[in-house]
Amino acid sequence: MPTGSERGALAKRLQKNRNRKPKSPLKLETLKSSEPKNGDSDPVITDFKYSSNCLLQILDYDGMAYTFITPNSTADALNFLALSIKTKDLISVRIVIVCVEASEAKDVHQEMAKRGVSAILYTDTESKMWTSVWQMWMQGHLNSVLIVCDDLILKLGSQKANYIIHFTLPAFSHVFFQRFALTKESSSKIETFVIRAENDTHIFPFLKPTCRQNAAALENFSTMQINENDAIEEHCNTISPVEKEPLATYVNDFQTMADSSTSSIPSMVAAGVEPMENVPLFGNEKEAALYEKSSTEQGLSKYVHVGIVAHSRLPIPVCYQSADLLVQPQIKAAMQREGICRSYRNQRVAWLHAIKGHALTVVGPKRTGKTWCYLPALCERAYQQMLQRQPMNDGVDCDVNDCGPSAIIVVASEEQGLQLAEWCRKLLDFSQLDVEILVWLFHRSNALEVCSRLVEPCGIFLTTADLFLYVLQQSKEPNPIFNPAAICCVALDGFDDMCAQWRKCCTQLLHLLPTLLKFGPNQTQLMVTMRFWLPQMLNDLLPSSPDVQLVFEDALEAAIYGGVNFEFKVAKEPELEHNRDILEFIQGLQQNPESKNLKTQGLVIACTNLEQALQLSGFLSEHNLETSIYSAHNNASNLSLAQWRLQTTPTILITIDEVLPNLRHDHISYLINFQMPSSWTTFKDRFALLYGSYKANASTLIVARKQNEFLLWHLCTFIVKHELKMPYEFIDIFFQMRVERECLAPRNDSSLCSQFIAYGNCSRRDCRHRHIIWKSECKPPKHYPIEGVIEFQIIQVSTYL
Ligand SMILES: Nc1ncnc2c1ncn2[C@@H]1O[C@H](COP(=O)(O)OP(=O)(O)OP(=O)(O)O)[C@@H](O)[C@H]1O
Repeated sequence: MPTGSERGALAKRLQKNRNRKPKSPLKLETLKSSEPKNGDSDPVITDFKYSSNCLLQILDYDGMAYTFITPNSTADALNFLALSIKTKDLISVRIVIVCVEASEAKDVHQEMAKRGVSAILYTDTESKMWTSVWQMWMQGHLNSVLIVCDDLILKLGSQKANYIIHFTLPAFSHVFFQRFALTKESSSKIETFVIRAENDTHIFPFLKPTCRQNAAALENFSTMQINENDAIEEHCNTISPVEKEPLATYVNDFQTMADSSTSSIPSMVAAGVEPMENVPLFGNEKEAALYEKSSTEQGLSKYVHVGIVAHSRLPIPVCYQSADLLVQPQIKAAMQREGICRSYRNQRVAWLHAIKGHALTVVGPKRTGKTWCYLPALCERAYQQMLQRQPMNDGVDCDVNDCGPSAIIVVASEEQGLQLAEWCRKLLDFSQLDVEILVWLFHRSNALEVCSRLVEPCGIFLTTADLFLYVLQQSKEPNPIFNPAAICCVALDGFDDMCAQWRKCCTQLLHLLPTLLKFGPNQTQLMVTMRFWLPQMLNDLLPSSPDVQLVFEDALEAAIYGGVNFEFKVAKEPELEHNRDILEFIQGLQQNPESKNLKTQGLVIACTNLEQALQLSGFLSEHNLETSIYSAHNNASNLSLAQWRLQTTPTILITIDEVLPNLRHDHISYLINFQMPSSWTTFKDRFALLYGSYKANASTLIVARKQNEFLLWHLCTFIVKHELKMPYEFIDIFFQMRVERECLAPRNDSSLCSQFIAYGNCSRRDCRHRHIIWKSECKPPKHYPIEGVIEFQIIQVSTYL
């Protein structure tokens, strides 16, 4: 260990050395010099693999495991780290990330937070609290990753860490050697990870050459994956930057397109995607009728009609009945036998798009026909694929190496899977098919048997997310069970439910799928259904499908997609104060220099009934705010939104829920939910008002009251799912409601809720644990100080999401 003065000098040198070369020559001798004298052999890489755009080279040296990670970019390194950390249980393992400088540590801390990794940043060497934090962390009272810089790690050692990640390497090899030496002092086995640059071959001469082309040829868990890496690499070189960008950019792209009055080149064309490919243009009246209500502006097609909003880079054709679908007559007949004759609202826009092989994402509430949006297309395409893959009539096999499914459906539960299996069997009731039409797997105990069936070409493989991942990992040479080129469709049905149930699995799957399959036009078709719009989870998938059509049957979820800004407020008590709340809010808006005036803002207030609307209108007029009421019973009900916009004096529009379905407008920028309706569906429908206003940075204010308990819980789930900022008052109300309920019906048999233990509250609506602490549980652990002055320092504030 360095002495105190050495450490000080070292810290100063590191500070001075800000402009150093990013990676310094750390020679093999560095590692060698840390080894005991009896072992003098060179370190040898024992294993290497390619994962999440990083090459991993594993070195087992002197009883210690070292993994050298060569990422393609810093973002890849961060993604890889976050993904790896998420697979660890931070309650039982301790992970330290070491950077050279405090600023680097801070950046890594922020990046980890963005990727959902809870971490404590500690870079202040002078702080007296540091030792306590360190000890608490080592004793397992703080369950987060610890991010430190060299000064601290050298000061305190790393004896209790299980994993040490060297994120940036010091300028001086001896400092790095000191880091390694600390690792070796530990009594427990520490795994060490080193992030290094690709051109560092001279620094670590024992590492393999790492050029990206070679990476694809490296051994991986399956040969199929290797081939796909090659192919993906090739594909990546041909696709445009837009396709490679993360979903945030992709969604922005949609929004920008909607707004791009200045841009003359639609992004779709810029992206190198052939527009309208396979899609008939309006050649005749019949075809034109398919595109009714769908408008195309600057390359973005929009369909907005009765509770549905759909966006696509391709024109959006509509289809009202299954009889009009271009599928096999047997499939059509089976649909009709199932009672699927007239299309539901989402199916209207989804059916023809999906039949053409384009990607589809449907978001909507339960039992709204999301599965049937993609199922006819999936069955038709799987059927066509099976015909091509089955042994030909003369008995000659098409491809002796062919194997695995033609289409894959991943579901969230066995129950859902069995229902889907029944539908698939009915739709694909073809006697002329000579391959197994449906293979399903819902129990791990059947996995081996199912894998042996997948060795032959087959139709649809139906399974849950966890088992799909398991089966994928079984696909190894010489018996691969997936042929990426043969998989024409992948459907993730109930994607949000899957993520809630198997988050880690889904994260791994989402990283894996784009490396195995090529999604996109004329490639594997991707279909996703979900109740909540979870763009962060689809980050790896959707950008590779530029032909995707997004269909929302839930205006509230669509508002999240549209980038609407959400504000939440708890209404003041007593009730008379509610009007004043709104007045203050509007006055605040008027004073905001960024808000031009209420007319251009297009401010709408949603009330539940006419009486409330009249009362609010009267109150606001008393304070010189002009309002118009839009209601079926009001004299002014013939006021159209267009007229409202054209009024010379800016007025605020007050509406009531019953007329909301009639309201459509393109320039509403503020929707104030003054009173909450009695049903969650009615509340969500209000947001259809904003369908035309996504480009305009629309905002919404939701004023909630304690009395709306049922709605409040829905709201809470919504806030948590979308990681929106939950106002403290909300948390208090939720928790108070929960405790009141538990006092009436004590949960004596349940254990204490872990969120409650960690954060003092719980916002999970369906939490079955106990939220009232018993006296015996209040006793502090013996080692807690009980005398003298006790100082607390808040290190980090976290909320449970
Ligand atoms: N066009 C249609 N006509 C008649 N019935 C339909 C139609 N579309 C779907 N259904 C029926 O509605 C029910 C729900 O359909 P589906 O499973 O597609 O909904 P979902 O939104 O995927 O449901 P979940 O959210 O539970 O997965 C099913 O029983 C299905 O047969």
